[in-house]
Amino acid sequence: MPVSPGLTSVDDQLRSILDALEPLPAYEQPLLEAMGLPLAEDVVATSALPAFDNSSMDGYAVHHADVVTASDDRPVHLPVVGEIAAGRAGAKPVALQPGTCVRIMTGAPVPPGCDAVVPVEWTDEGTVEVRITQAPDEGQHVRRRGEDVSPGDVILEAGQILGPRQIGLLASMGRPAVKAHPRPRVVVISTGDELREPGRPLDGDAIHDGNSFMLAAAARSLGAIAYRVGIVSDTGDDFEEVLSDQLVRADVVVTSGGVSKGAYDVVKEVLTRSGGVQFTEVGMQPGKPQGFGFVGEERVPIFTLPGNPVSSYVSFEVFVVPALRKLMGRRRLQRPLMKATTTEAIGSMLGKRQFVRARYDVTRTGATVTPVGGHGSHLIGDLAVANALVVLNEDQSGVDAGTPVPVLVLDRDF
Ligand SMILES: Nc1nc2c(c(=O)[nH]1)N[C@H]1C(S)=C(S)[C@@H](COP(=O)(O)OP(=O)(O)OC[C@H]3O[C@@H](n4cnc5c(N)ncnc54)[C@H](O)[C@@H]3O)O[C@H]1N2
Ligand code: MOO
Repeated sequence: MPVSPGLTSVDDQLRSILDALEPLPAYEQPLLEAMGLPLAEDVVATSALPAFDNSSMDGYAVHHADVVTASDDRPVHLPVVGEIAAGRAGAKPVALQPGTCVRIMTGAPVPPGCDAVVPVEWTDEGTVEVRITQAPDEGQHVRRRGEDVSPGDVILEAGQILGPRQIGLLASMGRPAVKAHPRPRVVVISTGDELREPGRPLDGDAIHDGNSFMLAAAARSLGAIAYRVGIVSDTGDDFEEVLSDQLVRADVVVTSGGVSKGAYDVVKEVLTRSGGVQFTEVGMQPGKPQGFGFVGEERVPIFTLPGNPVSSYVSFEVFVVPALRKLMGRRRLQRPLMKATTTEAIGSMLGKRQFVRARYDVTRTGATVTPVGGHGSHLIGDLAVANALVVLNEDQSGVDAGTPVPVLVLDRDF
């Protein structure tokens, strides 16, 4: 069975969101700012690494032929005619004369003519004359110019995610900044007269605002910049004012609450009036009431997520995560579906895609998944215990224990 009549399928909803978005324009960003972002350029080496032949040991730069016979029984003695330390070698290298050696430190350029370095451990550490009791191989302990990277090499390709190793390479190449799509600035607004800030007392039927923290944290964990605006009342004017104030610093707005069929569903009411946002009932549980569109003169994308905490979280995972990744220039937008065997039977609603909170474990016999709590969209305690969502499709009414099922494993980069 396909999605129930009157409902939009998850796939169609996601497709129309992604089709409407383009990556944010890339620009040069300081290296550490670009951590975790995909590169928006191929990076070509402009210089060699190592930049010059240099010593990998503290020791003595020698002509290999002079020391080839050195042993404990027949040590070789050489005059020490100088010293080269890393960063102190100066611009003019002095050639090493045969029959002599130079004290050299790790990383210092080897003098022209040197074709091996004798580590100090194989010598008496002499400063005027040195006694050498072991011979290096020819070329040993000399790191050659360009043996790692040659000028013209493509060292990093567009699309590659910048992690510590790539950032280290760029810095080593002398690049202070690199072209990357910026982190989207995500403004998170929660709506509801019943909401109070954590830390504030609850009066009457008030509840604490969990969603805006959860959604801001989810945006941040994806590498976006999250601005948690906090609570806005169910009064249309308040919501309109806060939204228009916030647009200046938003690449994306995410709201929670106020989108179903109640008398005070402020988000739906205001944005239906202003236009530009499509409210849709999506064939999924949780997360049926969805809204997506553009607001303000700059046409800032807005996601209006349902207020039930689990619905909000799952909606973020299913729609906002791929969207933010597209804005950041990521190529893989959707979390991959893993396979795991369910340890329990799971029920599902025909005509809707069910996202079932579960614990994913890797055991000696393979991956398993165990549902946590029920399907209720208010069960935030169970949500926090879960680390995965089992995905049951629209044509499934449930699965038996022992069935392999597709799983979204949460909190992992992909
Ligand atoms: N007659 C109908 N009622 C409802 C339908 C429906 O189809 N017909 N859909 C239900 C579904 S499904 C969902 S999901 C919710 C979505 O409602 P809203 O997006 O309008 O959200 P609210 O009514 O504002 O709140 C729902 C629920 O969540 C709590 N909430 C809201 N914001 C927060 C927050 N920031 N932190 C913690 N908890 C929050 C709120 O107190 C409500 O309990 O509508 C169903 N109703
Ligand atoms: O879709 Mo609601 O999100 O089922 O609770």
